[in-house]
Amino acid sequence: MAEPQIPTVDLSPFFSQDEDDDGKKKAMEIITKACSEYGFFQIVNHGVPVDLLQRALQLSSIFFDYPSQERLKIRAPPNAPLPVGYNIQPQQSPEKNEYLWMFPPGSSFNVFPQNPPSSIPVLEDVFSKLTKTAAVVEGIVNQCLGLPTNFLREFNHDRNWDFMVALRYFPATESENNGITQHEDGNCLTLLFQDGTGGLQVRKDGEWIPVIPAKHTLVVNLGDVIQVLNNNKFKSATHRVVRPKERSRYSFAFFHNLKGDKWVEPLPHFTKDIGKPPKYRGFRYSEYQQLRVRNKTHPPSRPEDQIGITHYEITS
Ligand SMILES: O=C(O)CCC(=O)C(=O)O
Ligand SMILES: [Fe+2]
Repeated sequence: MAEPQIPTVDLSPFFSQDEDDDGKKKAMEIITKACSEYGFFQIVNHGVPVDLLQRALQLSSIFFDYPSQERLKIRAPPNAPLPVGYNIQPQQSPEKNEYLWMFPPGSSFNVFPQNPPSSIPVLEDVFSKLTKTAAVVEGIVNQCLGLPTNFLREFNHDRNWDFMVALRYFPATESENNGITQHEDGNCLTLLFQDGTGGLQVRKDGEWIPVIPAKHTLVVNLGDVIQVLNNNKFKSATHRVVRPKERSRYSFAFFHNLKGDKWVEPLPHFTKDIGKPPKYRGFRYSEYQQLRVRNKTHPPSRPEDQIGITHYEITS
């Protein structure tokens, strides 16, 4: 039997000038099924030029090869709300990666590698293009959920809190291969692109399914905010990275996020209006985000002690 694969969706009907209602309908059917079953899908013809994505991966591999004292100079200013700039996982962490974290272009908190000189414009261009694609995907998810037109766009209108992370995973050793421990993303939705190494896996029905790298695709996964709003109709899927041997792996994750002051709770559309009890208590997003950042900056020694969305689950 063929290995299960994450569904792939052609988004060209959403980017083209021509009306293609059939194409849109077909894409939305695949996305609705993928979001209910996997919480993950891949998109092609997504509006971000493939050579730009490749260029960003190339630049990040150059940057992560800088001598470590150079990399360590790229640190967040003390008042930054998140650890932007370069970070490496603490020695005791089960996660074996290093990363460069950035806010939207123009943010005063951003700190970038100065070399190669094209790094800043390329990273900013990738950020801007992924921001646009994420808005299109959010609009599609909004429709797939049957929410009023533009509901998610209006709920999540402030783009200043999005962030992007360039990651490098070290090659696996004989004794361990964890890259990122299994987790769900805490935000609204994530767009991801990866080099050809492989290692990203999604949990479905108790099995780990590999997300096979493909140059033209962006991987999309929904985060906890969407899962809470729709009371578990669409999933925030569990995923992890297993490091391959002998080579580093490079990827970029773009987090379409939410402003910290937003209150997040299951919407009446998925609870009261259809006679279903809420599965989560409401929370201020900033509180959850702080708990999540602590997972990263002060990882607990037992991965199961990481804070996730079950923290707010109503268990009766
Ligand atoms: O690097 C990847 O493929 C996954 C990254 C990820 O899951 C994350 O940063 O939340
Ligand atoms: Fe993730």
